[in-house]
Amino acid sequence: MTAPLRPIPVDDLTEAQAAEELAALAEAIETADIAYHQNDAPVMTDAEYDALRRRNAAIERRFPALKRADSPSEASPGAAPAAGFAKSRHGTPMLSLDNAFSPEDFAEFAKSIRRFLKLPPEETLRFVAEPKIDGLSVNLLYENGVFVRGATRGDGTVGEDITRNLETLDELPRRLPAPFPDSIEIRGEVFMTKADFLAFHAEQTRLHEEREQRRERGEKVGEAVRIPVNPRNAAAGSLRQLNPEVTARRPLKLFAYAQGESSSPVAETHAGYLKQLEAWGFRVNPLSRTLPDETAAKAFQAEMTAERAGLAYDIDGVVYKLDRLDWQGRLGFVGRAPRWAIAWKFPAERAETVLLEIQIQVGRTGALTPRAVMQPVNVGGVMVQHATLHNEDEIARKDVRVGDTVILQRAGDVIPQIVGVVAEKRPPEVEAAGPWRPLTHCPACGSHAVRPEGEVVRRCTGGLVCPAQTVERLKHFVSRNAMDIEGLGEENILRLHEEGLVKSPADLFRLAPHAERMRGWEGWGRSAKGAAGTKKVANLLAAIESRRNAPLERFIFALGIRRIGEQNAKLLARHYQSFAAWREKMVAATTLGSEAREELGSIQGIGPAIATELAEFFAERHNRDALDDLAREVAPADAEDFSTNDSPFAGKVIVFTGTLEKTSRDEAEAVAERLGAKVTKSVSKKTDFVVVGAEAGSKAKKAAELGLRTLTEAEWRELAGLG
Ligand SMILES: NC(=O)c1ccc[n+]([C@@H]2O[C@H](COP(=O)([O-])OP(=O)(O)OC[C@H]3O[C@@H](n4cnc5c(N)ncnc54)[C@H](O)[C@@H]3O)[C@@H](O)[C@H]2O)c1
Ligand SMILES: [Zn+2]
Repeated sequence: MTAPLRPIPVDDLTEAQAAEELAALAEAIETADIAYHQNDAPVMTDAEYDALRRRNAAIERRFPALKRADSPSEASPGAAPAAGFAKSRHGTPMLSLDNAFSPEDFAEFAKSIRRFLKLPPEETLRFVAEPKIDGLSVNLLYENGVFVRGATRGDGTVGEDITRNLETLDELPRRLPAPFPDSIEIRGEVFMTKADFLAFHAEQTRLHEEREQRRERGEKVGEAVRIPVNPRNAAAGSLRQLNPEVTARRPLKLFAYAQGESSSPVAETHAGYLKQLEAWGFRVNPLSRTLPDETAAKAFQAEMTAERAGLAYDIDGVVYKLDRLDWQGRLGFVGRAPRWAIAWKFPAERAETVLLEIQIQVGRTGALTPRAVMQPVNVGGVMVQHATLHNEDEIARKDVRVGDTVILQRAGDVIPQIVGVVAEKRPPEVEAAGPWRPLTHCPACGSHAVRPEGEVVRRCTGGLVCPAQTVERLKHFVSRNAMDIEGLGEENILRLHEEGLVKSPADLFRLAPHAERMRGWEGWGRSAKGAAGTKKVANLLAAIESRRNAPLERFIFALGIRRIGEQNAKLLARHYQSFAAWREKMVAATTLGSEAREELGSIQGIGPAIATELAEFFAERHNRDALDDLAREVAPADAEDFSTNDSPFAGKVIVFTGTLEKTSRDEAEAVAERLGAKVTKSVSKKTDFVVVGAEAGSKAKKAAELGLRTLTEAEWRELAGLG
């Protein structure tokens, strides 16, 4: 089975590749966490997410020295509370769970418990096994037996206060019958059943379609309608509502299964604690079972795997918890998870559906990638409609054709993916039509699409004339981490491109003479009724003007050369210092074996493969022309030389948190990097400085806990020489 990006096996990674990938993984995981936990809008499937985490862990195991200050394996689970909710601090942290995927993983888990507790072999380990419901965990605080506050997990330390929303749940006891501790936190999972989810999904889809139709007719439409992708997502979106009346209309259920802080102990074993929960009126999953010893886990896992499909709700595995609470206490936590519990996840799920279309997408660098569009189908609780087909070889190998019934899989490595075709279900006309044929021309510009010898990817040769590439290139050029031109979103770029004013990045800097015309466009200077209005055009031109001297590293990154991400752009800028020097050396480096080529390939972190990529870019006449054209308009600021830097931040790891008053966070981070610091997103033991702005949240707290050096904005400005 092929992975989407054909990743290099961890054992074959060079150190530079590993560092680059760890950086990319940290960013991808953080983005996914925020999308999933904070916005209830996941950007990937769980299995894809789990695969990223596993890969990150594997790379860190092989290169422990490369572990980043903001490593996802150290970061707190979840994401900070979303704006709009009051914050609620948990009495004890709400953590994640480590995963097992095989009997070997489970055996290793049990062994590690024995090692840690130094237990003799004859001592048995009793576990409580509970189905792992795919919902949203909540923390419920009872004082003197009365429900007083409820919160989401948030970042594990501070969650969102959703008391009012939780009060709408029928299954939440408002009062506990005595006896009870004066104060106790009870934890459980809020979820939606599969049937309720499907009905809710259908209803939201209908509302969405109605809204789209109204919009097409030019009628007023209200807020966007969220279509949930799975029951967990639906439960989270329903519970995390600013308006509890919306929550009240949603069919949410609750199973209780864990304890947080308690003013006095409730039980001696986890099984005893679950009994107490039932006595208090909570629903405890009836499938939960106490296993006499660790060897019983395998059979229970098999039993649940078999029962899974028939259950009323989605489960994604089984949680095994050590029964003895005194042992749990001794084992404690490591990183983001307890040592005394593990989530043994189920393997991938499969489903059949019909392939409706093979779409070809044109990427920013001209790569044509096939994508399958299928009749929507539920695969393991997720509605799936698209799958990557990776490349044309794979389509050929599996002989996938439009009209075929295909087998979809969500698995640990790549998800969702098409595993194969159900041959018996192929209609005769599909059989007669023959195998799928790759496009010979780019669907966006009609240029020839070619596949170079030895490569798997077909590319559009249209370069700068291909609209798919042009618009994508422009979007990338102006984006926040590139030239950072404000006010140039996708819509505006499309307009400028359609009107023929901007075909290349250089054209952006030649817009001033067209200001009058732009002001004539609806929404730009003129309202729908024809009245002159906003200062949009003036602001946009000013924003563009202000970036003519953007730093060289941003400029290099903005060009969108393959494999030249921010990090590599920075390395190049630091090495060559000025735009003129860089350009001259790059042109010289197009000659294989030249001194310039050797120099390029020997820059720490660049290496021969990336050198080749750069050389190919500069070998293309039209790329050089476009670059020179651009150079007539901009004068990138020289990079600074860090080797002689005596700033207190040189070589230090720095984190910014909270709102800065005098500059934007981006600007401050750029300054820190110019002073030779490494800027990371999360606080850890490796952090040297934490700059704490207004309304700083958990990071400031963590910094204090770790005893790190914190700076106010004023102190930071002073030390950075900003006055
Ligand atoms: N698709 C994405 O982009 C994305 C992003 C982030 C996280 N995720 C998914 O979220 C999960 C990781 O999140 P996580 O850190 O919460 O870990 P986890 O879901 O693997 O384990 C912890 C959670 O399990 C739940 N749980 C259910 N039944 C339980 C029981 N009986 N006892 C204890 N806990 C129980 C609780 O909500 C708890 O918070 C993974 O499944 C991951 O794939 C997906
Ligand atoms: Zn094209």
